[in-house]
Amino acid sequence: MLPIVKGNRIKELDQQFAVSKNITSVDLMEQASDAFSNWFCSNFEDRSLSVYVFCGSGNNGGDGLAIARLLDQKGYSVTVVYFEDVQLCSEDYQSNFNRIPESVTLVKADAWDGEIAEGSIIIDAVFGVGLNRAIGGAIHNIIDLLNSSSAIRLAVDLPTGLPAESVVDGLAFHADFTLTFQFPKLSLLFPEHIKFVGELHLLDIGIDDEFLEKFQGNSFYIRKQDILGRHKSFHRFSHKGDFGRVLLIGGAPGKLGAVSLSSYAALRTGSGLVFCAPEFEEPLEIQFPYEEIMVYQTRANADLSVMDAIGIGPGWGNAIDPDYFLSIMVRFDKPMVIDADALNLLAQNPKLIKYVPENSILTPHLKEFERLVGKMEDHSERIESASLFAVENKVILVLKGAHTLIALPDGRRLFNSSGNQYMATAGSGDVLTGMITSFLGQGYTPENAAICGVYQHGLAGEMASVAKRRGMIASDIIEKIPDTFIDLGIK
Ligand SMILES: NC(=O)C1=CN([C@@H]2O[C@H](COP(=O)(O)OP(=O)(O)OC[C@H]3O[C@@H](n4cnc5c(N)ncnc54)[C@H](O)[C@@H]3O)[C@@H](O)[C@H]2O)[C@@H](O)CC1
Ligand SMILES: [K+]
Repeated sequence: MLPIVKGNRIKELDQQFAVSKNITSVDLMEQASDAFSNWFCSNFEDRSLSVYVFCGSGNNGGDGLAIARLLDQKGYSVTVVYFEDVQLCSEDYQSNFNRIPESVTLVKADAWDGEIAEGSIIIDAVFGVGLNRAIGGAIHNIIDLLNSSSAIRLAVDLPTGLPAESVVDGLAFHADFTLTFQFPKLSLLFPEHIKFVGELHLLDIGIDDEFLEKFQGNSFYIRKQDILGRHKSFHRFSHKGDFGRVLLIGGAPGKLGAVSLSSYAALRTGSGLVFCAPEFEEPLEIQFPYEEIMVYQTRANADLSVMDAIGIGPGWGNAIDPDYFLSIMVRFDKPMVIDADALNLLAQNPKLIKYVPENSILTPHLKEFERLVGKMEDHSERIESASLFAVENKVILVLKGAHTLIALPDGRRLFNSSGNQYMATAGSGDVLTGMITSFLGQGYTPENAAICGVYQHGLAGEMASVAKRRGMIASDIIEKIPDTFIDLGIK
């Protein structure tokens, strides 16, 4: 998995990497700027475009100067607006300042007329990971102006104003696209920052994963290549028992949809047998929209040990006796998936938490999580608190949202890269519960079940949204689950 290196270690990482490859830091800056300009050329093919590059005094500004030179070479008409006298800037900035060709218009910010031609592109290379205070003065005024411009806005590494690990305080650049080097900086994944980050792209600047691992902390980014190796493969003599027998507990009168979606998602994720236990007087009379789903009774002394996995909570309602929930956890006594109304029961009865089987997977959205642990200031606090919860209670906490966080009991924090805004639709979370329960029932470790479930749920959403966009609904996501296996090369 890709390490998310902390901002304050990046300078040291760059230096050590350059030494290990026998290159200079300005060579590494060139590699980064080259990756940026290549991305730029393949996404904005029209060479008659005007490009404005705004450069701060550090190495982010140095990147900007190198990018300006490279884009000028490719035929765009480039203007650089810079803020600081060159002798006050970083060494690599100075090298690149001296290499700016005459064909680039160079103008100091205090002499700039503030005009940006219609249809231009703005590149923000004011500050990156070196930001150490809120934006003020002339830079504040210019960022404000850029944010109100109708031009397309791109940020180099980080939108100016975003600290690498915490939530923005004051003004920041509003990018339509953020092109970050090698790995995402943590704050690019915060929901509060979506409006500043826009579309996030990682640019490979040649630093290999093995080298990055020397600088790894506890945060990682889940990419496509991390998924295949976590899957089990089945052979042609496998029978439905090998694919697991799972039970989804949930659904109450008038609320059968959620648990039906979870059950159907489990079937599409590969479960051999899917049972559902709805909270009805006469559950056996329930007709599910999918006839492959079988009804199970969990009341009294029903044998839960025959199940390979249980997912509990979707549409369960708010009239469940906490002792009944307790009896299910105690009787099953293996990792289970806990969602929705089952999470609310835990929030209302905190004494139950210690009975949650070790390594269970809890899947709250932000509100459910706050019900569980209390109100939080921002996402940075939420991440810490989710991780603490996972470690203290020896569970996996999946905090759903853009870049869903998987907090593991050993303290690692994994951030998802798949999915998009169209997945914010009713029932999307119920689908995830079914998918994770299904993998758990197929014999995956809880960690792998959570990772594969979260990643493929996002991928299925991306695939479904190609044709459906904002019209996508939860069952469209389910229909695309099989395609995610094909896309990832999973048998
Ligand atoms: N592997 C990588 O990540 C690479 C990083 N490079 C670039 O280097 C950047 C980091 O460079 P630096 O460490 O020089 O940091 P920055 O360029 O982000 O900014 C540092 C400078 O800005 C000043 N500053 C910070 N906040 C300010 C504020 N609010 N108002 C006024 N001045 C402020 C600092 O005192 C310092 O002089 C990265 O973001 C990236 O763009 C690339 O050049 C090469 C590879
Ligand atoms: K920037």
